[in-house]
Amino acid sequence: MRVPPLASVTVRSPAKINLGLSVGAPRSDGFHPLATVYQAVALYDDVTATVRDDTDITVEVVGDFAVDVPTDDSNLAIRAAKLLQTEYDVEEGVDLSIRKTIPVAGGMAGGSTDAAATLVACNRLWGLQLAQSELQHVAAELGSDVPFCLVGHTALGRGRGEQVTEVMSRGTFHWVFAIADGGLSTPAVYAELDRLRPLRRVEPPEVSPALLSALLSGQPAALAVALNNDLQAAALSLRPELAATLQFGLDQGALAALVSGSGPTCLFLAADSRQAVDLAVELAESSLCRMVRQAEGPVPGARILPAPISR
Ligand SMILES: C[C@](O)(CO)[C@H](O)COP(=O)(O)OP(=O)(O)OC[C@H]1O[C@@H](n2ccc(N)nc2=O)[C@H](O)[C@@H]1O
Ligand SMILES: Nc1ncnc2c1ncn2[C@@H]1O[C@H](COP(=O)(O)OP(=O)(O)OP(=O)(O)O)[C@@H](O)[C@H]1O
Repeated sequence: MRVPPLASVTVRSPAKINLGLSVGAPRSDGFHPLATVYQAVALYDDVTATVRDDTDITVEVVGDFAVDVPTDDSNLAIRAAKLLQTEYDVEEGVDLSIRKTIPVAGGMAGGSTDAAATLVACNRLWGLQLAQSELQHVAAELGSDVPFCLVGHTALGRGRGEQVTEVMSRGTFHWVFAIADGGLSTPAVYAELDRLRPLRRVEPPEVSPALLSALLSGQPAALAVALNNDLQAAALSLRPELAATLQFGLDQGALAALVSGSGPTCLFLAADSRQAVDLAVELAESSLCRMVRQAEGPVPGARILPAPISR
């Protein structure tokens, strides 16, 4: 069945955090094997895709972190649209507009989620009707975090992170994010981890059973003691001042404090939404970070927003 053509589609796509990130020794292709538990949180970028009457692909970026995002062919949203266009012989182009709320190079998969949003938007705009499994395949070519951003919720990531399977999680968790000035390069953080630990002693990556059972229980206190990020030491080595941010959150009563993915964003688990508000206020009043955000998780992955009702 054909879908009716649309002039424009907007897709909302979430940031991710890693509740557990176990990193093995580098593979021969340079990537590290992972056992990670992702969670999608309610901090979103919106990508609007609008039809063009030629085959060009363009991007504009607006919002909180727009100045930090490239608008040339290195933009992950452009790369996603181009890959889909090439792989499926699409003879149409697209204008992309990204409303950016997720910190750039912050360890929250902002670029990856824009790529995931673009795949969903172009799939609809160009009437490709690709199944989720086909989109997952294209997503994996774009980056290790992109397949998770398509599915969202809570999921296990294996391989280099691109092989995702859903994980059962009960209830809603309340997170606070301390967004640092400047970003950290993901390859630099992996390289720092390799520098810090003797490779012959590195165990294969493993998912923590305590983390999986904490998620099933829905208890924030159980989750707090099961959180883990093997990249944290490397991020702290590159940005030692993050240790003070983590400690400040704990001193204010956060159940747990952790570097988000490759950093430098720090995340804090609160007992409930009220404590999250209090913690966010304290962090915002400290001079320890550029910006503070609060968000719940888990939430779904990249989703088409309903079109606004025209009058
Ligand atoms: C840190 C995480 O965000 C945790 O989910 C991801 O592992 C990073 O995922 P990503 O940003 O999508 O990374 P990619 O774009 O696939 O790879 C960027 C670079 O990060 C390093 N990289 C990434 C993933 C991985 N499993 N091992 C790596 O060593 C490699 O140097 C790679 O060239
Ligand atoms: N659409 C995009 N949004 C943000 N950054 C982008 C985008 N496209 C390309 N980039 C480039 O990618 C780099 C990494 O940005 P991103 O925000 O994805 O990092 P990250 O959140 O640390 O990634 P991850 O958590 O997946 O490792 C940026 O420094 C920027 O130059």
